Order: sequence, then structure tokens, then C-alpha cells
Amino acid sequence: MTDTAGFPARRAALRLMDAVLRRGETLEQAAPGALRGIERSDDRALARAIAGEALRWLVDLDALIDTATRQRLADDAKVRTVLRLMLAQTLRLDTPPHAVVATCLPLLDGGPRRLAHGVFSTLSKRRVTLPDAPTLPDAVHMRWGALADQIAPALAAPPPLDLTLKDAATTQEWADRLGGISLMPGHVRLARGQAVETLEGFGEGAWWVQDLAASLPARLLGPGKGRSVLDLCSAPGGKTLQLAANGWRVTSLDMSAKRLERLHENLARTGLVADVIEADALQWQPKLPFDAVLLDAPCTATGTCRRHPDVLHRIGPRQIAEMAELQAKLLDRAQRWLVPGGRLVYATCSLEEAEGEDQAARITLTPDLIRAEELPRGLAPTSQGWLRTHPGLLPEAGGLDGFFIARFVR
Ligand SMILES: C[S@@+](CC[C@H](N)C(=O)[O-])C[C@H]1O[C@@H](n2cnc3c(N)ncnc32)[C@H](O)[C@@H]1O
Repeated sequence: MTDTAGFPARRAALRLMDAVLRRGETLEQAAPGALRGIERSDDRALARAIAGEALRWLVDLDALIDTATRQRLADDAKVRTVLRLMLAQTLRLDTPPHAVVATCLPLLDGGPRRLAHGVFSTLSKRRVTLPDAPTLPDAVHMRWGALADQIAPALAAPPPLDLTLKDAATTQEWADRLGGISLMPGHVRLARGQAVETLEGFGEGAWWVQDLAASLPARLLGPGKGRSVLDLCSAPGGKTLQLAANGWRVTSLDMSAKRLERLHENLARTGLVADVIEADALQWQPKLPFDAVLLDAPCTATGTCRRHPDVLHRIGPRQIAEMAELQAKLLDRAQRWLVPGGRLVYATCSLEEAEGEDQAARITLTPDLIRAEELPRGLAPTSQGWLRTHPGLLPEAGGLDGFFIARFVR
């Protein structure tokens, strides 16, 4: 094994790529195993950044590699993935070529090192560059249709950092203190790349990290004024915190013990209160109906592609159909748990119609149309009164995640 400084981060980046591309894991799922043994946080961040950029630009990196080989390398060949990592570093992370060669070629010890070196040198001599926007995989482009060309430019870089404030009345104060901008009361947007735990206000629980789009479902339930809400599929708790901060009596249910640990930490940090239940929503039954239900359903999360570019490569028709089936079952149950006049908000961070529009169309409750004045300036509801966001919207302000949101009343 090589002891070149920087090698462990590259080996971890290769493991991350394998986990995503061969085993269909998320970068989050793969990280603990892939990064095991790497002590320094900057090395762990580097491994994630290399793999993230290689996945974000995969189609374009492959096109470059294919111009420099006589025989096309197999899609799953290790040498192709190592070359993707090498090029991602020079073209996206400004790593000097000699450092890339020294730290990446040992990944191919006993294998086609010379081939990789040759392809990398050829492309470096040609001074190749990447396009302004990443090219989406064909299957993704087909699925997203007309939206794909708007979304792709927004994928060129990781997104800004959005915070939701515990007290919306302090919006200007926190925007000033943290040097950010606000797109609506209770929201502050910062430049990316900040270490969250070190920012003012984190320890005292004045805010939590939450993409602007992800903050909209809970906002659409308005102030709670002591009424009851079921936050169904709630962990790690961004929406539970919002609802509790906005005067709701929150029952917060999720089936993942691990994710609920983070929810408990978030409640403790912010001093907010919720009744937390660990249960499978497909089995659980409430004793009493609720004034509101927020179902932020499990989904393929393709709307988070700016932060999680792995979704561009591991999500296909099978995963979408599986999630759509689960969402339909959850919705069938959730809509029965409301008092007459109670409101349901259904949301997913997916860009797939099967998980959004198609689900909303099946709901038998009365639509409660979303109004433009409830949304950040520049966003508008669809003609059905639903909200469909995607990363290409609000481009001057830095975009937002892809979400589908619909509201109903019983
Ligand atoms: C989109 S995430 C929720 C994010 C959360 N609402 C927030 O704002 O932080 C979906 C959640 O659904 C949970 N989940 C999936 N299937 C479930 C089920 N059958 N019962 C309860 N929770 C489930 C997952 O554990 C996951 O935490």
C-alpha cells in the first residue's frame, strides 16, 4: 500500500464512486464505510468533494476520456473511474496535475497504470475544459423533459447554504450577523462552504440548516395557535422544528431510530418541543385525529441533485415506482387521520411526476390551492394550485431544491 500523502482521500473517493455506481448506494450511506480510517476532517471533505464533482460531471468527463482512448473503456472499468476522479480534480478542484498523478495512479497498482497516465497526459496537454453546465445522463434528461435544460445550469456548482430561523422576527438581525441575504421572513441564505457548527447562533439553536424549498411545506400550514399537527415521516426534523416554532402541538413520527436520534438532538439544541414516536406509519394508528397532517414522504430525492449528484446515476424507473407505491400507501392512511376541516400538506423532494403530481391527482380530499403570496417572490403555483420547484428557479438568488407540494382540506 502506498504511503503518499493524499492517497487515502483518493482511495476513499474511489470507494464512494463504487458504492454509488455499482451498488446504488447514496453518498451518505456510503460515507461511513468509504471514509473509515481517515482521521482528518479536511481529508474526508476532500474525498467527498472529489467523488461529488466526478458524479456531477460524469457524462462530460466520460466524453473527454473517450476522445483519448483507442478502444472505449467499459463503463464500469476501474481505470475509467480513476480517470474520472483524476479529471474531476484538475478540472473542478484546481489540483495540480502532478499531485493528481502521484495520489491517483497508485489506485491502479498491479493494473493499467500506464493507460491511465497516458490518457490523463493526453487530455492535460490538450488543455481540455468542461462545458458551462453539466450534461445530464440521457435517462434523466428524458424524465425531466422541458425542465432538464433549466435544471442543468443550476447543477454546475454545489448550492448555497439555507438556514431557517426559529424566530422569523429576527430575520434581518441574523442576515446581518451572518452576512447573508433573506428570500422570505424566517430564511437566511449564506455562501456555500461554511462550517455550520462554527457559525454564530448554531449552539444556541437560533436556526437550523434547511433548503428554502424544504421550508415551504410547513410554512403552508400557517401558524398553529396551539392546534395539533402530525409530522409524518419527520426525521431528522427540519419540519418538526418549524411547526413547533410556529405554535403547533407537534406529534413527530418516523420509523428510523438513527434519524430520530438527530431529531432529538435538534429539538434539544433549539429548545423546541414535540411528542416523538418511533413507528412504521403503515402500521401505526393515531388515537385521535389531527388538525393538520404534514406528509413529507420518503422519495427518490432527485430534487436534491445539486447537493447529492449521486441521484443522477442511481435513480431509475424501478426506484421511482417503488417510492410511488409507498407514497400512495402513506397518503391513503394520512388523509384519514384529519378532523373535518383539517389540512393535509403532501410534499416530496423529488423531481419525478410519479412522486408528485400523480400522487396529488389521486387524493380524494378537497384541494386547498396554494397562493403566490404565500411563496418567496419569483415562485408561482401551478394551474392546479400545487407548487413545483426545481433548482433552475430563482437563478439570480442561487436556486432552490426540487420539491413538489400540494395542500388539501378535509
Ligand atoms: C424525506 S425524509 C423526511 C425529512 C423530514 N421530514 C425533515 O424535514 O427533516 C423521509 C423520512 O421517511 C421515513 N420513513 C420512510 N418510510 C417510513 C414509514 N413506513 N413509516 C415512518 N417513517 C418512514 C424515513 O425514515 C425518513 O426519515
